[in-house]
Amino acid sequence: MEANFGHLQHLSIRIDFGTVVRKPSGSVRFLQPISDRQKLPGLVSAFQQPLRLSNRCRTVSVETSCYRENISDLTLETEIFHPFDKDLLLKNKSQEVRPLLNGRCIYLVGMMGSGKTTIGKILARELGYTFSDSDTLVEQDVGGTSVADIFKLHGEVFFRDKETEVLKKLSLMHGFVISTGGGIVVRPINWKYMRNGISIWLDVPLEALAKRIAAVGTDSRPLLHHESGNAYMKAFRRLSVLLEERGDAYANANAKVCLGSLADKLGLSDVCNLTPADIAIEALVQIRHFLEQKDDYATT
Ligand SMILES: Nc1ncnc2c1ncn2[C@@H]1O[C@H](COP(=O)(O)OP(=O)(O)O)[C@@H](O)[C@H]1O
Ligand SMILES: O=C(O)C1=C[C@@H](OP(=O)(O)O)[C@@H](O)[C@H](O)C1
Repeated sequence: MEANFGHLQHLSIRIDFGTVVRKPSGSVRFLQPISDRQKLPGLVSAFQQPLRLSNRCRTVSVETSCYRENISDLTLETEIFHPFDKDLLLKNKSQEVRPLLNGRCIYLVGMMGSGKTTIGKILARELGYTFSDSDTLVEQDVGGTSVADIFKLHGEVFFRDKETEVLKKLSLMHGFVISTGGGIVVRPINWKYMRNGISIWLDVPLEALAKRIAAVGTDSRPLLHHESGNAYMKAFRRLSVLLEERGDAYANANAKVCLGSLADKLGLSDVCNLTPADIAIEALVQIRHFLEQKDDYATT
């Protein structure tokens, strides 16, 4: 679709270029009057004036060309990614999000291998939350029996019932980041419990999922056991079927981190180059956007 660019806005902002090693990129977010706050993907090009550095910052003029009517009290907010300041960015983003959460739990949903545990632990650490894993809680409920053995001894329906029981208990908690089992999205009742918190979907391409699972093996994932072929193909085939069966269930989440889009935004050619910190930062950004829109909605 042909972009409809209107008048140019010349804005001055301060960006710390001390550590940026590549052309800054990001997206421009115009804080409109409450009723119309949205992220506006615009053409952002930062012209670094050859100015003297002072306390590691350099004032630049940023030219955006995007069409907006009656831009009034325009506040420019950019998300410039500082490759070496990821820890700082993580801290900044978690400090922004924490008060908005107001103790609500965060539920990570996504296919097996999407990074729910890995990213969940980072989010819990940064937010000062407790990390929990629904699979682990199910195993504890069944006397320490592994998920694989629960499937073998009691069957999947028994496992799903236990999963819902665990989620019901978690829905009464505060201050938890929960890595959920990949199939939790299938039962509508589970969404009822997760609605007490914020759910975020880690949307990872199948190829990357299969690669990750092939690297760690499928022993702990009983739904991937019954396939022939090498580890990658076995995982890829089974994950494809599961994703097909689950259809749009994951899209019920309140927020989403699409690794493909994130890689594009960061100028990376492959999602495998995204670090857990990159993904955790984006998760915090998306959670914040959801909460701000939700609060706007609540106050309009
Ligand atoms: N961003 C990432 N880049 C590379 N490997 C990852 C990334 N996130 C997770 N992994 C790896 O993928 C595998 C599955 O991650 P995990 O967090 O256990 O996923 P889940 O809890 O969704 O099943 C683990 O071996 C983990 O180290
Ligand atoms: O996708 C699924 O149905 C499952 C995913 C697993 O959790 P992970 O997503 O942590 O692998 C575990 O709950 C069980 O093997 C079923």
